[in-house]
Amino acid sequence: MSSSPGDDERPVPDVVVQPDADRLARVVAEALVARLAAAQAVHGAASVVLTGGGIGTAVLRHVAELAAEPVRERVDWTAVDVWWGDERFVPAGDADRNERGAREALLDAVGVPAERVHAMAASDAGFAGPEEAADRYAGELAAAAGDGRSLPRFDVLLLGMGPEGHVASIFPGTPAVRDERPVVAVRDCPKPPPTRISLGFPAITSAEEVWLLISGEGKAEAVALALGGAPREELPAAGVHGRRATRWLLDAAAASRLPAARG
Ligand SMILES: O=C(O)[C@H](O)[C@@H](O)[C@H](O)[C@H](O)COP(=O)(O)O
Repeated sequence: MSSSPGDDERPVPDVVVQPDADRLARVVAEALVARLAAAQAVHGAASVVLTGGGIGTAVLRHVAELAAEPVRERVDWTAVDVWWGDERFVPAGDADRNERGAREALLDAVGVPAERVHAMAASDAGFAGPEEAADRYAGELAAAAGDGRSLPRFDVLLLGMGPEGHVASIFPGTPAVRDERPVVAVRDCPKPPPTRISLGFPAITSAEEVWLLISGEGKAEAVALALGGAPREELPAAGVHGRRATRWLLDAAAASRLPAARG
């Protein structure tokens, strides 16, 4: 990974490769349950930042399955705060909302209390625009953090990655890659829908653990470039890390262009 001023403390990324996307989603679901249960054992509550995308949503479906069976680690879903890494600024209930996918895949089934589900605002929620909605989300994060801090503890922050290396709604070469606010409004997004809200780098890298969930040959080049130290302006995934751990959770196709030692 590249290092830049202030980045010296970033943990060495951990690269885990599973044979295929389904196995990857199952293994990540088991790891997520274990991590949230461990966080609850220490802190009494846990927090997770969700992502949209195919793998991210498949993980949530597997977590819902695990919640329905007796497993070693149990998560008390009434004591989990749920945040989002990004959201499409479209009306509530729109099929494009990451919130909707997460509710259908997991949240409705396990019964996370409404006050712990911190969805980013929908476009019909009464805000003047995504800028105002982003500021509101920053305010919600600060309120949860307390003590004058701007961000609460995130135990695990999940991210998908696009084939060009975008994470959350931080796309290569866009203003969001240089924005140092915890939450940013995104307009003219290269991938539709064009208007979004996203956590910025300072919020993402504040997480205890950042897990990148990546499958498919189409992501292989970006994975290799990011782990090879590409600049974050060109490949935003290269700029993300957790405080304590950064896990690149890949299927074999996504890992196919990494040097052999990593695979
Ligand atoms: O920005 C979006 O519109 C996408 O939803 C995106 O952020 C997605 O999470 C990644 O592209 C990974 O998606 P997959 O897991 O489906 O590959």
